[in-house]
Order: sequence, then structure tokens, then C-alpha cells
Amino acid sequence: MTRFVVKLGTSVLTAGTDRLHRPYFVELARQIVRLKADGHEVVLVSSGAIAAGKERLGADPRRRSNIPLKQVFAAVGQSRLMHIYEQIFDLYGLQVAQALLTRDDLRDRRRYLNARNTLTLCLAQGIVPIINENDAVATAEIRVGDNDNLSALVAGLIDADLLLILTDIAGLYSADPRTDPTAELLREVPVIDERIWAMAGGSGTHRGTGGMQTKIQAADLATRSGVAVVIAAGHEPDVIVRVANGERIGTYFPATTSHPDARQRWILAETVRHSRIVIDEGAAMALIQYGKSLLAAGIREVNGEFDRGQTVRIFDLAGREIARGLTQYRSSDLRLIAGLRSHQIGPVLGYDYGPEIVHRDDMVVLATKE
Ligand SMILES: Nc1ncnc2c1ncn2[C@@H]1O[C@H](COP(=O)(O)OP(=O)(O)O)[C@@H](O)[C@H]1O
Ligand SMILES: N[C@@H](CCC(=O)OP(=O)(O)O)C(=O)O
Repeated sequence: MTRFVVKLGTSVLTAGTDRLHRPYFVELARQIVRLKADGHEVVLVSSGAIAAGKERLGADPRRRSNIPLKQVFAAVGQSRLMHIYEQIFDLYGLQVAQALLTRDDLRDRRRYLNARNTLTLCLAQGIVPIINENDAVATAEIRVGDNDNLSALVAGLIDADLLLILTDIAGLYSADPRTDPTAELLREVPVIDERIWAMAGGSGTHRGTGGMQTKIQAADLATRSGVAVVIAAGHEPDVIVRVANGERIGTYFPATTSHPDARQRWILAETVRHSRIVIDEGAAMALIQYGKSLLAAGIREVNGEFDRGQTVRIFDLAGREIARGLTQYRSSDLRLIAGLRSHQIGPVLGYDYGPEIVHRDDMVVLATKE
């Protein structure tokens, strides 16, 4: 049995038109029935609420809308979207469940575990969960912001084996093929390095959110959480069934870690993307070779803004990301205590959360021992 998360972009569900393309939902249902008959489990992360809302309210689908308006479209469109899933999946004997999430739901460990329980219980009962961001209530601070990243978080949440991101293009190209005709499709991406980030520069179609950039972010997070990722075209015939049968379609990103445990996946899920703690050689060695916590003395530089309790990224002097973990101190405080001995923390800050900046138990080491 394989557990899949399938992410469906707006571009797929509208088939490049200005409306949700009903025949695509039929096609989807047909493939999911086959997947389930082969004993697989599937969770959908579905975009399309905003498109459905625009369709219902007769808004110009090409006009970029501001956030409050998008929230209105999503509020109207989400029920319409689910109605289509209900109607069409029902014809195929598929039961669906809706779960609307925000980043906040995944940040709080109790809610995270609760969401996981609900989703896995749905799967155990043969129900197909359909997830979207809770756009109507989500403010900037609590949004994931795009469904590519949301699908990676969901894949980690339910410990999926594979995340299949379906979009309107065959996979990741060496450049955006819409602007560069010489662009070539990448079949496999073993590591997501600067070269790969540079390829995904463009922002995508006017209907979608984030373009390839957010898909690479999703692939980065999912593969680190032990989930392999495929980016492929949603209109490719039988794409879901064929990927499930092991056929190589689109761009494949192998998992870079074997399944980390549930707590480690939760730690990774909450990473503050722009956080950067640079540590010296001794500290890097302590983390990688000796399994120690990170102390203030080894910190050379602190970039980005983050709060106590958030997951930060830890780099060595060569710029290699070596670990992620929950920080005990917020960024502004860390800048004051970087390089200091542990007994100096209290006098400098006026308080003390202990000597460990990132405790070993709250850390996922990404670099391997040499
Ligand atoms: N290197 C690249 N390879 C493939 N597509 C790219 C690349 N860079 C940018 N893109 C754009 O990303 C688009 C897909 O993203 P998006 O429109 O957000 O779709 P979705 O609605 O499926 O999330 C493609 O249609 C393409 O124009
Ligand atoms: N939550 C939004 C979709 C956000 C999103 O990431 O869109 P897309 O890039 O088309 O997957 C909606 O339902 O319209």
C-alpha cells in the first residue's frame, strides 16, 4: 500500500479555462477508484475555490484581486468546489471529506496531532479527504499562502509515501518554457540546490499562486520529511494511476531522508524560511558528530526575524544547511548573545531560558557524519 497526497492546482482544475472543468473531476474520480482498488490511499489537496467563487460571482477571472476580495471568492467558491467533488465522486461511489487548514492548525502540536488523527481515520474508512487552505479566515500571519507548500505539510502530517503535484506543465524545466523555448524537462532532481532554485524563478500563470517556486519549496520540505515528490502535468492521461504504478512521468524528487519520526516532521514543517543561524566549525562538529545541543558560544551570525519556539535553519561557515530546530530564543535576543558563554545570557538579556539555544531533542540534523 502506498499513501499518496495529490495536489491539484487551479490550472489543472480549470484546464486552462476560466471555469472549473467538470470533465476533469470525472477523470480524477475514475483514477482514484483505480488507485483505491489497488489498495492505495489518497488525500487530495485541492485549489480551485477562488476560481469557483469568481465563476459564481461573475468576476473577471483574469483580474488580480486583493486579499479581502480573494477571501470572499474563496468563501463562495469553496462550497461550490466541494459540491462538484461530492456530485461527481458520488457517481463513482467515493465518499469525500473536507478539511480546511491554516498554518496555525499545523503550528500548534495538539491541533497538528488532531488533524492527523482525523485524516488517517478518514483514510481507514475509505474516505477521500479533500484539503484546502481556510482562505476565508486566514490572515497573512497564519496562512501557508499556497497549496504547494500546504500539500507538502499535509504529506508530512500523514506520513505519505509520495506527493504528486499536478499542474499545467510537464514538470520542472531548466527555465520557464513559456519564456525560454530552449528549456528542457528535468527527469530527476536528487538535490535541490541553488541551480534548481534559479530555474524556478518565474511566478506562474495568472490563475495559479507561486508558479514553480512554491512547488520547489514544497519538494524541498517534503523530501526532507521523507516523502518523495513528483511534479507532472494533470492532463497527462492516467497520470495518477501511472505514477502509482511506478512509471516515471514528469520530474521526480527522491526523499532525502528516510522517514523521520512524527515529531521531527512537525519540527521541519514549521521552518521559518528566511531564518539563518550561522555557526562555527566547533559547533557544527558538536551537532553533526557528537549529537549535542547548540550553545550560544558557537553562533557567529543570526539573520531573519523569528520568535522563540519557531523552527530555524542552522548553517555552517561554508553555507551548508546542517540542521533545523526549535529555538529557545527569539532572533533579536540571539543577536545579543551570539558568541557568548552560557553564563552570560542571563546578565545580558535579563532572563534566561537555559544554555541550549536549540536543544538536541528539538533538532533535526540534515548533514551527514563524515
Ligand atoms: N522552470 C520552470 N519549469 C516549469 N514551469 C515553470 C518554470 N518556471 C516557471 N514556471 C511556470 O509555473 C507554472 C505553473 O505554476 P502555477 O501557474 O502556479 O500552477 P498551479 O495552479 O498548478 O499551481 C507553469 O505554467 C510555468 O509557466
Ligand atoms: N486556496 C486557493 C488556491 C491557492 C493556490 O495555491 O493555488 P494554485 O497555485 O493554483 O495551487 C484556492 O482554493 O483557490
